[in-house]
Amino acid sequence: MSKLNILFIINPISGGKNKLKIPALIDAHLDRTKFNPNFAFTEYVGHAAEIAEEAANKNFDVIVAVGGDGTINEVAAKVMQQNKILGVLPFGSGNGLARFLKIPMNTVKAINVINKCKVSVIDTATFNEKCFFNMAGMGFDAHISSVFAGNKSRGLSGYVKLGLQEMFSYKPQTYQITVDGKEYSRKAFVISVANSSQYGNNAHISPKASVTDGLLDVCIVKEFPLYKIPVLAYQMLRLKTDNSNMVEIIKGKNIHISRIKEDAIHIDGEPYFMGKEIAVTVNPLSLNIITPDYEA
Ligand SMILES: Nc1ncnc2c1ncn2[C@@H]1O[C@H](COP(=O)(O)OP(=O)(O)OP(=O)(O)O)[C@@H](O)[C@H]1O
Repeated sequence: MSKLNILFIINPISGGKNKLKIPALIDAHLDRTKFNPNFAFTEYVGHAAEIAEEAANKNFDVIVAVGGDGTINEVAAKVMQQNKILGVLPFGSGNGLARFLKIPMNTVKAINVINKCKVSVIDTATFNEKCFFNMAGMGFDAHISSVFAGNKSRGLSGYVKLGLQEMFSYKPQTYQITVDGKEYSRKAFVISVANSSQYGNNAHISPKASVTDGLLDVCIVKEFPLYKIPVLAYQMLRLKTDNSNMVEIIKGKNIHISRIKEDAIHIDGEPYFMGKEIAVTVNPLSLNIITPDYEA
C-alpha cells in the first residue's frame, strides 16, 4: 500500500502551550510505514484555513489540526470541501470535539490514534453559512470570547478570570427561536447549538448530543441568579443538564434565532458578528475524521 501524505498544521498559541518540540515528537512516534509527514506552523488568525485549503487541493490525504476547536474549525472546513481526512492532536484550552470523540489528551497516545487511522464520518453544521463542528452559540460565553479575542496567549485560566469579571455586568436578552417550525421566546444567559455534548474541559451542556444522529441540540441556559453558578457547573460536569431547571434542550435540524441586539456569537469558541438573524442547519455525516478504535 502506498504511504499517505499527512500534514500537521500547528497553532502555536492554542491552549497557551509551547509547541516548538511537537514536530520532533511526531517524528519519533508516527508510523513511517503508513505516513509521509509534513509540518506547518500558523502565523495569524485564518492561516490554518489557508494552509489546509492548499494542502487539501494538493496531494495530502490526511490533514491534522494541532490545536483546539478554533484550529479544528479552520482546518476541517477545508478538509470537508475536498473530502479528505481530518486528524486531531488536542492542544487547545477546551478541546471540546476531541474530548467528545475520546481522542486522548496525551500527545503520544493521540499520535497512536492517528497511526491506526480508523476513519469515522460525523455530522457538521452551519451558522449563517459558516461551518461549525463542536458548538456555536450566543450570549455570555460568546461575549467573553469576543472580549478575549486578540489575546496572544490562550489557556483556561484566562477565560475563567475574564468570565468572573464580566459576569456581574452582563445583561441577558430575549431570543425568538424556531426549531423545525416550532417557535419559542426565551430570555437566556447563553444559547448553545451543540453538535457534540462537550462544552470543553469535560463540561457537558447537552449530555445526549450525538455527532452521528443528524440532529443539533439547542441548549437554552435560562437567566439565573449568580449564586446558582455552582449548581450549573455541577450539572454540566455531572452530565445532568437535561433534567435541569436551568437548561432547556430542544433537538432539531433547522433552527432560526432572532434577537433585538446584535451581540457577538461564537463558532467553535471563536467570536464573530453576523447580524441579528442566525440560521443554523445540520449537515449529516459530512466530515471524515480519525477517531480512536474504541466506541466514541
Ligand atoms: N500564530 C497565531 N497568532 C494568533 N492567533 C492565531 C495564530 N495561529 C492561529 N491563531 C488563532 O488562534 C485561535 C484559537 O485557537 P484554538 O481554538 O486552537 O485554541 P484555544 O482557544 O486555546 O482552544 P479551544 O478552542 O479548544 O478552547 C484560532 O481562531 C486561530 O485562528
